[in-house]
Amino acid sequence: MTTAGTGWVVLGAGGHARSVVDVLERSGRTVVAVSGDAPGGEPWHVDVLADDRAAFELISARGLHAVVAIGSIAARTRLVHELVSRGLSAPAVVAATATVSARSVLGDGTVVLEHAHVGPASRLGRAVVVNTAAVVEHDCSVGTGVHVAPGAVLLGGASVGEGSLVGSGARVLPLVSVGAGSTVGAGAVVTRHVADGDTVVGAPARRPDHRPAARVAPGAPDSRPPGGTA
Ligand SMILES: CC(=O)SCCNC(=O)CCNC(=O)[C@H](O)C(C)(C)COP(=O)(O)OP(=O)(O)OC[C@H]1O[C@@H](n2cnc3c(N)ncnc32)[C@H](O)[C@@H]1OP(=O)(O)O
Repeated sequence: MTTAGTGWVVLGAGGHARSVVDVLERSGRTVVAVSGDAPGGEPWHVDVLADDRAAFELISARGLHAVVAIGSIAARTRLVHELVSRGLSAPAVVAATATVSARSVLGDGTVVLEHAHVGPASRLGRAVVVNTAAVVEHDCSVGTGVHVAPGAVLLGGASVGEGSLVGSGARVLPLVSVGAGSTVGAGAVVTRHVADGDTVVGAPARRPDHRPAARVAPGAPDSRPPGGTA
């Protein structure tokens, strides 16, 4: 994490970007610009750069910090990797109201939004989103790009593989693992292992009726349906 008062560029200009800009400003940081297509609605109060290239140029030229605030797991992960590989600053961002254990590890480009919690001995990879009021309990493992949606809970020792979505309000029970590129539906209660690329819903969580077993290879996480956006 960095000192408040240093300028930030937010890559993304959609709904998730609005939440992340709010997090930065509420914790005293200055947002210089957002980038990308801004959907309709409330106009931005900061500069809107045309695209990611313009954002990279501004970040490099002025030595600013960057945060990627794009709902698409694949796009978010790719941009965080690119920022880091170019040696640009993309530290984890933690909201003022979030609680994050000093004995947890957050990867570059990970964001922890308002009222969320990350417990001790948990390890979160790059480009993870712990969304509003979500909980990652102690001893969890959370892979690169994972989105723990608002109000979702990973209980002690749970793990979620790279590129997965844990939908809003879902619970993953202690020590249970969710594979890579998987989707846990909103409100699900995951009681046993979820295979890579699978989708599960309900309590206890099961594959939706009539849906075949996953054929999605891990590493292709964005082949999932809408709902993974933040
Ligand atoms: C700030 C933010 O807003 S972050 C947003 C984070 N996003 C979320 O939390 C959304 C998570 N997404 C979901 O829960 C989605 O419903 C998904 C991904 C599980 C399923 O989406 P789709 O693949 O489009 O499935 P679809 O809507 O066709 O439903 C398939 C079946 O599953 C059922 N189903 C879908 N979602 C759920 C759910 N969460 N719980 C229980 N049943 C569900 C449907 O009713 C349907 O059943 P039917 O075949 O008997 O009619």
